[in-house]
Amino acid sequence: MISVEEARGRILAGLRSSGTETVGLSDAWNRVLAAPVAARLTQPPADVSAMDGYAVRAADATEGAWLRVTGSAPAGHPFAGGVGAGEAVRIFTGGLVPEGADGILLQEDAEAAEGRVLVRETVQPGRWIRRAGLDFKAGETLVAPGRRLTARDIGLAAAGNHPWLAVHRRPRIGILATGDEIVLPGEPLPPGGIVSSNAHALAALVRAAGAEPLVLPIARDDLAAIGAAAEAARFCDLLVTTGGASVGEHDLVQQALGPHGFTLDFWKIAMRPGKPLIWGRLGETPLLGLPGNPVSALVCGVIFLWPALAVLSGLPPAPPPLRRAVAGANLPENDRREDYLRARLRQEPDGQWVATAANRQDSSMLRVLAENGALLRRAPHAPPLAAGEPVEVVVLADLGL
Ligand SMILES: Nc1nc2c(c(=O)[nH]1)N[C@H]1C(S)=C(S)[C@@H](COP(=O)(O)OP(=O)(O)OC[C@H]3O[C@@H](n4cnc5c(N)ncnc54)[C@H](O)[C@@H]3O)O[C@H]1N2
Ligand code: MOO
Repeated sequence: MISVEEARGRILAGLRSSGTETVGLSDAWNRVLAAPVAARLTQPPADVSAMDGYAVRAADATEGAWLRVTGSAPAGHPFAGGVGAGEAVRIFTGGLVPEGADGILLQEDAEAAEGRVLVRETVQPGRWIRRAGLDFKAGETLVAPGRRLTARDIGLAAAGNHPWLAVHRRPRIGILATGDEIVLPGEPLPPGGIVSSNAHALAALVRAAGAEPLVLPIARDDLAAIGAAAEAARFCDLLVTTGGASVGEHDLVQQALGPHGFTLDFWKIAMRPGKPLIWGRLGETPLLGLPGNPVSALVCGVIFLWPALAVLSGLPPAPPPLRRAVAGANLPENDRREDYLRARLRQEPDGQWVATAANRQDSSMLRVLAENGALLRRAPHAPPLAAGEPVEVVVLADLGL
């Protein structure tokens, strides 16, 4: 059995971005940028006023002085002339500061009369003027590639005059649930049957990671059915299977896929839940075989599939983020498998996060997983740990899960 870290390293090393495409700004949110976005203009393009008021020469605009108002400069309508000695030009937020002016007299600090304005508060030179290029200059890089685009990035790219952006393609992930006993939610159940929750939970995880799930029809526990279903997945950037990963004679995934060009990289890892993880390639298509137990499938989804989706999406390889907390209760010594305990997270008044592992950790218990928002990591062979000692947790909400 290999370690979690080695398994993740081997998985991520075998993946690359699914390619790039060009999308309009309205489709760019949450996509990973594939090429730098450089400003196509300078912002602001010239000196502009930050306030409504009067563009003036600061030297003239002292308290008690009267200035002659010679024109107006609303945003988008520059004043053709300049501001001479003893003059003022009415200006509005975003309006271009006319030649000769070096300060803005705020409307609130002025008293307008017919063709004139009285200065009630002395104007400081440069005050309330946004200099040309204050935000950015033409040619500067606004957004660097390899970044998942936020609403802020999209606003910035738009301001830089980019209607289109080059982004990484959304990876398409085939999800294949296997097993004679499983049926789709809502279908009649055979005796001993179980509703397939894995494909749906994994599809939601795939979506949360910004990729596109393709849920394939359930494959029965027979070689031909699994093989045929896998053939349908050749168009995917990654095929995820659940179930049939273990050692029972009905656990057929590897056996069924062999004749379809499956080559194994590794099988079985030192992790709980999730021991019988499979990683290999079905022809060109990478294949991640997750265990059938619902909690194992989803926890392995967090620890391996999540980072794999990031790499396929054009992000750098990285483990899921771990946060620091303290244990809410004593924990026993761990064995050789890295453990991910379902744990409840709460915050103390002083801000400290406390993670308390659930009493029941059976890998079939979806409700325990749904009710506990964190996975508490226990390193292989970790010694017993007392309540209050530091622990590391994956906070599922951090991943949108
Ligand atoms: N003798 C051994 N038995 C088992 C071992 C072992 O090492 N030696 N490993 C155990 C571990 S750990 C796990 S995890 C499971 C995983 O086995 P499989 O991946 O082969 O999963 P199945 O046997 O197909 O199913 C296990 C369990 O999960 C249910 N299941 C399957 N698919 C779904 C689905 N889509 N939605 C919901 N539930 C599903 C299935 O009905 C079974 O109850 O093996 C242990 N055994
Ligand atoms: O690893 Mo299994 O996933 O313990 O139930």
